Amino acid sequence: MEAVVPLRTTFTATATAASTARPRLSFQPLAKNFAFSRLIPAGISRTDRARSSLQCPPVRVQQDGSAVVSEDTISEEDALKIKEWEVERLQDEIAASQGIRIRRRPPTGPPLHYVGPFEFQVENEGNTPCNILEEIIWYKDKEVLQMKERTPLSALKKAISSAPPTRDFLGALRRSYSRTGLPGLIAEVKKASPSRGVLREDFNPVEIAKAYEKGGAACLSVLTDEKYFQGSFENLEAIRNAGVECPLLCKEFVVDAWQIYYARIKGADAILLIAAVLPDLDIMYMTKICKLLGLTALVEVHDEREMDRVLGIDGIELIGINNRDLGTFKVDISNTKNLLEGERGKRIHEEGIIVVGESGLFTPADVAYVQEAGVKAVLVGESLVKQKDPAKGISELFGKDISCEGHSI
Ligand SMILES: O=P(O)(O)OC[C@@H](O)[C@@H](O)c1c[nH]c2ccccc12
Repeated sequence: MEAVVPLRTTFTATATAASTARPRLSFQPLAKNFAFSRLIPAGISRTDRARSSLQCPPVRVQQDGSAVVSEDTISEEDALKIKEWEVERLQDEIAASQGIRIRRRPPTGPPLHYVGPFEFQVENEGNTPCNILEEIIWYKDKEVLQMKERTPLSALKKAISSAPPTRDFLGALRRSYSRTGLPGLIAEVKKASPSRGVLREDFNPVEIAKAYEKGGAACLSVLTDEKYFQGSFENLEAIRNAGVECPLLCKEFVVDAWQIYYARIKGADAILLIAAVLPDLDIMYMTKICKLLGLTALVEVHDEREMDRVLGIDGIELIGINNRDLGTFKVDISNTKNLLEGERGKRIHEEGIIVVGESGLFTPADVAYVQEAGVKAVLVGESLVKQKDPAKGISELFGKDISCEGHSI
């Protein structure tokens, strides 16, 4: 039996039997009346294997652009894979409508399949990441999937019930600002980055964290991404267990709420959420989870559109403006100023949102510039971590000693 399924296809090239051209097929959501759900056994969960080995069922493309699928020959497993693939494409479409260019996963479509006299192939160029951020996200997605298999959410929730309380990240920034009159410092424990390579060979995360605290940092940021930043959750845990008092930001590429629970277990007091990666609904949902777990969410934006999206979400308390474009690595500290000008700045001020100026800050003039623009905190990595004595680096960055023992306070 054959069912006609409006798996509509869009052709960017016209294929003829003799043609070797490969038209692009863009599959649209399946019709409601085609009940794949009845083919999908309850309890089947998404697996990495299922995602990466998509096989197309026999599809015959008709002249009007619809496709004919032989229902009998679709296995339950294939049906599930197709459904998952469709859901992922739909999620990408929603994200794209919010201006998000980063796709959560490679759009590996149903691959080559013989469809009668014509042969079509889903174009594969889309399966190459469009920039470094997308590459990181695709890798992260797989990494998290494996981590979740090792430690399911239920285990994390259980561990959280006996975890020590979190520290007040926002409070520490506010206190520091009123103590020094300067933006509260979030000093970053960062060994390397894709744009700058290794920043410090003799990298001892606990020693660096202690030096930052001694130098007057209000909070610390700890990179936990291993592949691209040479960070780790072990570093975060070690710093927390070494008696450092500063609240800790888990600097991670969050794509799944599971990571928030994991960060909490590993000693985080705050976590980064990147608006260039997460659609509005994810940000809403994840900030709620953060609140539930006692974590502060630092929501990072890079341009006006991201800022406006984030300002439209209720309950945002801390926004980071990244001066570095994570896609191109271009750094421009005037980005902080531009995003805080006019109505946006007014609204942020009225709503009592704290803004963090992030990346590319090296001198007292840089700090003064972003403070003038309206930030109450700064996030600094490279210029501090590269210093032989990171505590001294802090005094040099601010142009004065901001430590609690400092004379100028
Ligand atoms: O080393 P810098 O230029 O001082 O930047 C620190 C911090 O802002 C940067 O590491 C950062 C900002 N947002 C991120 C998101 C992911 C990874 C890293 C980042």
